[in-house]
Amino acid sequence: MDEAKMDENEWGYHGEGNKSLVVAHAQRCVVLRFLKFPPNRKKTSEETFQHLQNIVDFGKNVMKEFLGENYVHCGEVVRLPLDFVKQLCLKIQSERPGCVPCTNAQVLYLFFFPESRCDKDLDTLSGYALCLPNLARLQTYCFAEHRPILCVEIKPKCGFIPFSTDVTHEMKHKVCRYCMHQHLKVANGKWKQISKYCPLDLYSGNKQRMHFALKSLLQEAQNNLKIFKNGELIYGCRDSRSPSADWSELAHHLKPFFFPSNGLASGPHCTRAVIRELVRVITRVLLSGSDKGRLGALRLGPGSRGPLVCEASPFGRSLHRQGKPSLEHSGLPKGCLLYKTLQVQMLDLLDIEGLYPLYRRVERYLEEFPEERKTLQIDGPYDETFYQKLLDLSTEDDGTLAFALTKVQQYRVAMTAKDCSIMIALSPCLQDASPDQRPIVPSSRSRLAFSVSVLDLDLKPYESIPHQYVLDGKIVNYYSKTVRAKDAAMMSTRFKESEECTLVLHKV
Ligand SMILES: O=P(O)(O)O[C@@H]1[C@@H](OP(=O)(O)O)[C@H](OP(=O)(O)O)[C@H](O)[C@H](OP(=O)(O)O)[C@H]1OP(=O)(O)O
Ligand SMILES: Nc1ncnc2c1ncn2[C@@H]1O[C@H](COP(=O)(O)OP(=O)(O)OP(=O)(O)O)[C@@H](O)[C@H]1O
Repeated sequence: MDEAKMDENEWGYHGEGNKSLVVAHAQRCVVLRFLKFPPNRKKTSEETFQHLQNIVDFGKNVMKEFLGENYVHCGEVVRLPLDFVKQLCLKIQSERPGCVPCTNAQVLYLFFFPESRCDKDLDTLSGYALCLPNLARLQTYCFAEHRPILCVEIKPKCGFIPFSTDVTHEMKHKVCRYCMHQHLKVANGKWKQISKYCPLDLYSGNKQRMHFALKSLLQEAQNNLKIFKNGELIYGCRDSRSPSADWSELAHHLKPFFFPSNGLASGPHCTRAVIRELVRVITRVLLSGSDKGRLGALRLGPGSRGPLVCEASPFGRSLHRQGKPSLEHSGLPKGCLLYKTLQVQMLDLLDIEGLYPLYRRVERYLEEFPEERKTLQIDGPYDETFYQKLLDLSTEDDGTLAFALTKVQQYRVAMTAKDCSIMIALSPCLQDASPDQRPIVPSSRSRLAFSVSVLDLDLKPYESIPHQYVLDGKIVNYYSKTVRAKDAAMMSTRFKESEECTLVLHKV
């Protein structure tokens, strides 16, 4: 990329999260990722550069090691002309969904007010951004130019139920955090309705359960599923006001990839057949992979797993009703990205309840010796030394600062893996085309070349731990309250019914 010849008209808004905003190049398969900060926490250029460099280093030295070379794209920090950044910001402002702009050119900051992102400013002051491959498009240019490209982005969230003995709420041993959190999110108005998706179904490795999980995501995408066609978002929920899922429109987009094998070209049967095919292909892709990471070093023992089925998942509940509570666990193939991601998530060995007192121990030490923050590598550098310390899986607390620090850093890495997204890019290849290095998945219409990548691998900040602790309590308490209220309502209905019954008997 020639930084000196940047033209804002060649870039378009692509997407954003809580911490960053991404623009994509119209022709080339690259994106620029800019940081966003709360208004009261503006950083200097040097700090922004360091923040971005830390993201790159963490990807290279830690996540690549754990997840494997092929899945992780670290990108590089680039310095852009400030004028380009300013113009780009003005341009994309109108392309951002649901944003009311409020510009103040004097301070070179743009304030956006998207529904749930209104507390963040886009960094236009430093001129630094991350340049990454556009994962919504395959990275082979011959495909990118001539063939339609479909990209499915999944944010799977935490795929296990805590196994730590430090957990005090019984509910946390039965229901996964995602399913519990759903109730709080709906109550807070973040989403309209509770999703049937449960991460434990997706991570089960059991095809039936994975199909159910993916269909549930398609019904209620929230921020866990997005679908792009040729780099454009065609399916996904932006906020609680987004219209509900339109499967027939989605099926229309998908037909070039998955023509229904039943021969129907339109109508609800065709829609269902196309969606089924999408789900089948995505499951196959998710179970594929032979990329070797250094996860061997991380393998957790058989005792370090909680229940394999979440009691709140409709799939789990139906198994329970059928008297098959402990479904045969097919497990994930060890080379696939879901397996590797789950292993990293399980670096959260103690759960936030066990971790929080250790965080407090580190905090007390830092209060006494603030200058030690650097030596402890709280804010980096995320180098080989940092990585090596993560491999110590002991849970015996010897009361030392070193033990507490290792668990804190492992927890931050685990939280990162619990919040990352998986990008699957698919593109049809000709029957006679000699396959390049890319793996192929057969579909009803043609063979599809695919790539799987992981994104949003920014290490979660040390400072977020108290927030996690408080949030955990809120999620569990709210869920327990809701479940108790439901049980009480059911009991009272039954009680009423039995009262009525008694009255009838009296009359007789
Ligand atoms: O705590 P959670 O599980 O709600 O996760 C947050 C995400 O909410 P979600 O539950 O996926 O809707 C949240 O997603 P949204 O921005 O709400 O789409 C962020 O990813 C947040 O991470 P960060 O603070 O931006 O680094 C996430 O916070 P972390 O907990 O990962 O720090
Ligand atoms: N390399 C990439 N290629 C294509 N699209 C990308 C890439 N990186 C990010 N995106 C898109 O931009 C969106 C926002 O990026 P990202 O998830 O990194 O933001 P974030 O602010 O860190 O998210 P969060 O709210 O989870 O903290 C993603 O959901 C994805 O759709």
